[in-house]
Amino acid sequence: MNDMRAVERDVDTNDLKITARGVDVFYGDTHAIKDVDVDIVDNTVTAFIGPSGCGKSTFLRCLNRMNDTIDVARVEGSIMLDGEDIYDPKVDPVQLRAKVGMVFQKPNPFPKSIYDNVAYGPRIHGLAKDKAALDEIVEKSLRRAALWDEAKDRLDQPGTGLSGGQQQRLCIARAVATNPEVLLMDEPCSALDPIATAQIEELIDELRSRYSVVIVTHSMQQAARVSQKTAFFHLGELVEFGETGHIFTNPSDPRTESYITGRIG
Ligand SMILES: Nc1ncnc2c1ncn2[C@@H]1O[C@H](COP(=O)(O)OP(=O)(O)OP(=O)(O)O)[C@@H](O)[C@H]1O
Repeated sequence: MNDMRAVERDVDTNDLKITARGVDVFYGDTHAIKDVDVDIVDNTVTAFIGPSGCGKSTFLRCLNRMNDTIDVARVEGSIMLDGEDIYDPKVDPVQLRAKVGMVFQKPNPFPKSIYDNVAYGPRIHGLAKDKAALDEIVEKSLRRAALWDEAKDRLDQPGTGLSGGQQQRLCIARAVATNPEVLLMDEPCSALDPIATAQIEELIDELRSRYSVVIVTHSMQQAARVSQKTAFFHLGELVEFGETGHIFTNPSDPRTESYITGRIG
């Protein structure tokens, strides 16, 4: 494994948030992830890059047990969040997903008001003792997602009535409303125009002051712009993992170099 040390430029802390060791994922007979080790550092944006079908989304979904929802998927190996095994049978996946939130490719607000989209998680997890406390969480979450100014006068209107970029920020607000430790983002800008993409990228940079962010992206420019650490996957293997500047300017593995120079992918 290349450079697993978390002592890189632009990384504010060396605190490990997630430690994955020897992770394999199978979909029936398909071996989608092969013996992957990764350390995800706190307050850092980690980008997963690689050609289509290399396993980026599969590995991302391991980090909050979203693969549990796929019947044929089987995950082996160890994934620890703050030193606790997230695959321990005692762990409730619903609680885990409040701590490890997820934002998907296509903005997917619930068919509810903007307020209720953000209040949903805090309500089911009992995070607010009364309406005033819930109002406060909703406002704080919308502010953290850089949506408050645009949404504050229409909180009772449907989330689905927002623009695509606003909907994606609403989904980010919904994810941060449960006080997560980690935010997983699976190609969060792929359905957005360049302006909305730039807003989300700026937001990702702000979010890393509070959360550990892991983003799957097809855009190497985006990975270079938003991340401090980059993991390059190829055919289910983690080929190279290290400081983003290093991966893009001086990759150690010829497969990484071929991908970033456009020869594979
Ligand atoms: N639900 C599923 N059932 C069966 N096989 C799956 C499933 N999801 C993914 N796979 C297979 O697992 C492998 C990895 O897929 P995955 O979607 O993780 O790759 P990816 O790198 O995220 O691809 P892309 O960039 O195209 O989204 C592929 O061979 C894919 O066909």
